[in-house]
Amino acid sequence: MRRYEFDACLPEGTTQEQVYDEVGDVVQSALDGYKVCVFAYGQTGSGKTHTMVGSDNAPGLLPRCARQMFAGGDSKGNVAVRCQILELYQDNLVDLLHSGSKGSALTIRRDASTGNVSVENAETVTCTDADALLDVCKKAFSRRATASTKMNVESSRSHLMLMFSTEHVADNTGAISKGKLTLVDLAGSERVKKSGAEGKLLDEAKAINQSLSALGDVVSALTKGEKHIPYRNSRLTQLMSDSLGGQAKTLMIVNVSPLGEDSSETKNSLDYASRVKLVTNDASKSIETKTVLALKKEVDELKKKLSSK
Ligand SMILES: Nc1ncnc2c1ncn2[C@@H]1O[C@H](COP(=O)(O)OP(=O)(O)OP(=O)(O)O)[C@@H](O)[C@H]1O
Repeated sequence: MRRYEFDACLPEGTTQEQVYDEVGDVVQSALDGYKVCVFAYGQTGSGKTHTMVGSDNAPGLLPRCARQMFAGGDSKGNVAVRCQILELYQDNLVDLLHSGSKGSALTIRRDASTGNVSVENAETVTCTDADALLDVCKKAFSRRATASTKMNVESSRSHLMLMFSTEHVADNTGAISKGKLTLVDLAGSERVKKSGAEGKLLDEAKAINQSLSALGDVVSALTKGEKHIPYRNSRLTQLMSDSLGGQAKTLMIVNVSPLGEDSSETKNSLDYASRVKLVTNDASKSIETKTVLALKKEVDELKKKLSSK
């Protein structure tokens, strides 16, 4: 018998609403200017997509977070959300919001002022209400199916990244909080030996294991307080680099199977989660008050004047 300690344990029969009750505070944090990430980890079929996205009958975290983002939470004001939705298959990025033929190369960049990671040349759609945002996600998911068919891949073999950069202007003060909510549905974590994968399936499994072990290495370096954190070892960790360690709030959901025959996968997932739990972040938020905004404007004008001389 092994004991694990986590912040919450949601047993069989937990409703989608109860899951959101545990997790939903992340939305307010993003609106307050924090970088927040929720990611689901676990073996294939354990319910990651059900938890993160859900269905029309049982909406998961995505639709609930989307509604809450525009409901304003405790702090009323105007909210705009810039969305990028990507799939990572064998360390290749696929832009799920780009409907045309192949565009310019997708490059992962970190914004120097906000620290936000985004993907250069990926389609970015700005939404100002929940229905628009959920429509965008729906389109992305239908493209995921098409892209998957073209690449001859099942969606469960790829990581799904939903990146929402939030800009919240508070009604009373006019202060602008720039946050980010990232939802990640990771590819299934099952072991190659057990699934007996060969050929393309083996390549896929290797790529998944590589990216998940790169994620584990980043977590391990963070927990040991190492100077060098190997974010650049995989695109997955590059994309999640603004959410792991540093100033972000990160929430991991581990989906596990109750079946006895899956016990070794369950143990692996729980061991992995125990390592992740050791990471301590030092969350900080990004708010630009009216004064800061006015000063920034003044600096920009002075810079312009200087360069025109
Ligand atoms: N708590 C639950 N209640 C009802 N149905 C569930 C629940 N969890 C998962 N399911 C169902 O089980 C099936 C597998 O779940 P899901 O696709 O979410 O797994 P997954 O972990 O995302 O798998 P993969 O890694 O292959 O993408 C789906 O049909 C899903 O609707």
